[in-house]
Amino acid sequence: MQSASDTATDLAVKVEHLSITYRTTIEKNPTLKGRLMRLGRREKVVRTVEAVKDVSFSVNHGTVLGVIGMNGAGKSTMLRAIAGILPPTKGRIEVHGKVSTLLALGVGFNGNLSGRENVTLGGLAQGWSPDEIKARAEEIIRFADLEDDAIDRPMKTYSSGMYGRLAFSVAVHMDPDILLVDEALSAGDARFKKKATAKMKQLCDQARTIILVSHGLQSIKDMCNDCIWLHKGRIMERGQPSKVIDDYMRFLDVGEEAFTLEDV
Ligand SMILES: Nc1ncnc2c1ncn2[C@@H]1O[C@H](COP(=O)(O)OP(=O)(O)OP(=O)(O)O)[C@@H](O)[C@H]1O
Repeated sequence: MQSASDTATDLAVKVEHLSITYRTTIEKNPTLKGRLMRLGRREKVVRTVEAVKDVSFSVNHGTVLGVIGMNGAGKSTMLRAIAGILPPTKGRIEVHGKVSTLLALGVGFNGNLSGRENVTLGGLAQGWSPDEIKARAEEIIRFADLEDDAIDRPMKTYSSGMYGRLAFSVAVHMDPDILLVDEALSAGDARFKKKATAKMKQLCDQARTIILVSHGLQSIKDMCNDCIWLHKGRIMERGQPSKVIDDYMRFLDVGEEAFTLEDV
């Protein structure tokens, strides 16, 4: 999907032969009987999962790339690797620009601190000056539009929607060149989703790059100008969102065996 006009300066993200394997140690026979029979010794086996297999693609600035695929396809794993949270087992990732992430898991908020305190900490981590923090925190808080005095309550008292709204607001106000979003809008209500979509459109009008992992196929159609369908860790198809989504839905309807990629 690289066009002839691609230049190094256009390039936002380049993923080359990326593979990610998880290794987890599990107990061989976790039942009480099994354990007693081995007199308390716990035999461990190592289970490996190849979550992403030899994936290569690149994305230019100004692209809104949707990533779709079934549960367990490797979408979140790939996004976490691009965010620099997971090291590649094989391959390499180039990222050109300032990245801001909005991930379903592992958003760096401290539940014992209030929303306002978390926003301030986020600003400090970004290296903002106290004046900048003051001005931007107001903007972030206004955008999140939490009820009443919620912003001054510990975040552990937030509903998942409130948490998601503040996380989204922080991520988009970090002035990212590249915004990585993983299902983060699923918790927000319809009104906030509309506002968040408008904000993401605004970022992409400023030639920022967005990679959006979602099961919300309509949102991908509405927002993205490029799409990757991952299946069992591999890229099944890449191209126009409407075409990729149609093929993916056909695949879901007919099942893996009956599906042919001839016309993909
Ligand atoms: N921390 C982990 N340790 C071991 N295996 C993992 C871990 N995280 C994910 N996996 C496995 O890697 C594979 C890909 O998972 P991943 O979360 O990337 O899929 P996904 O496409 O984002 O799925 P979903 O749509 O359900 O969010 C799955 O088989 C999953 O069980």
